[in-house]
Amino acid sequence: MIQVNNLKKSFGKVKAVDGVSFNADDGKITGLLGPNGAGKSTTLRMLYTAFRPDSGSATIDQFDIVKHSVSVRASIGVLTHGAGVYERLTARENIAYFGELHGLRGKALQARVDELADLLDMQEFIERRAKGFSQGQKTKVALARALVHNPRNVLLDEPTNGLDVMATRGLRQVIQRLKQEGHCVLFSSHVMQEVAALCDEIVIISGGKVSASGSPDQIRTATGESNLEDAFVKAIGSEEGLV
Ligand SMILES: Nc1ncnc2c1ncn2[C@@H]1O[C@H](COP(=O)(O)OP(=O)(O)OP(=O)(O)O)[C@@H](O)[C@H]1O
Repeated sequence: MIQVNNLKKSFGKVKAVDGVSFNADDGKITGLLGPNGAGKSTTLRMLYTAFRPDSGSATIDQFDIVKHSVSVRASIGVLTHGAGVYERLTARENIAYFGELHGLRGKALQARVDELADLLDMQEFIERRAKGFSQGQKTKVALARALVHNPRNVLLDEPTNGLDVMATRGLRQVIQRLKQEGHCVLFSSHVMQEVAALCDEIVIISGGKVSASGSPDQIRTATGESNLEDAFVKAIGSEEGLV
């Protein structure tokens, strides 16, 4: 479970995140939705302890992201924005390496890699070196790496970037399965349809602030729009993010 309370982060004069608060519960999919530059990645980066907030606080499974950063890192799996993979290693080695960092070994580790390869449809390239992988193949490796230790909380920054239709469907199934298993899933996207198709809760971010949040129904009611697309446009004040 993730609880975020009035987080702020500036870069010079740019207020990237300007007082963001929300909760992301276990067994639910929460989407951070907003246009380019809204502050989604910066929010996620603070949650996965890459950036220290200027002020405000957040906890993941009751662990404070600043005071208990080691425990936070152990309880999350992260797909970072434009995640890189080690090009000299095969897909399997990339995933197994992260598994080892999380204490997995031997047959249990290889079985977990095989399970993820099945889930994400990676059999065709699992034994290939990552050099030359397509963006979608890299994303799948990075996603499998994020999930290898079966983390309770899963943070995904623009996970469908570079994925084709089939891979996007596969990713949605993975996310739904994580939800059914009781994980807390938080992902960012600038595509409203993607968030609407998957999320129980939506946090709309614009200019570093939360402009609306709640279930799709609650957001429709709060904005006075019957259609989620219109509600989103109203909340962020532009048509960015609609496809
Ligand atoms: N390391 C940094 N140094 C300077 N400015 C930054 C840095 N990281 C983010 N910013 C700025 O903070 C603002 C929010 O950026 P952020 O990456 O959080 O947005 P985003 O919602 O994830 O956007 P996108 O959908 O384009 O990835 C932007 O104006 C961005 O230029």
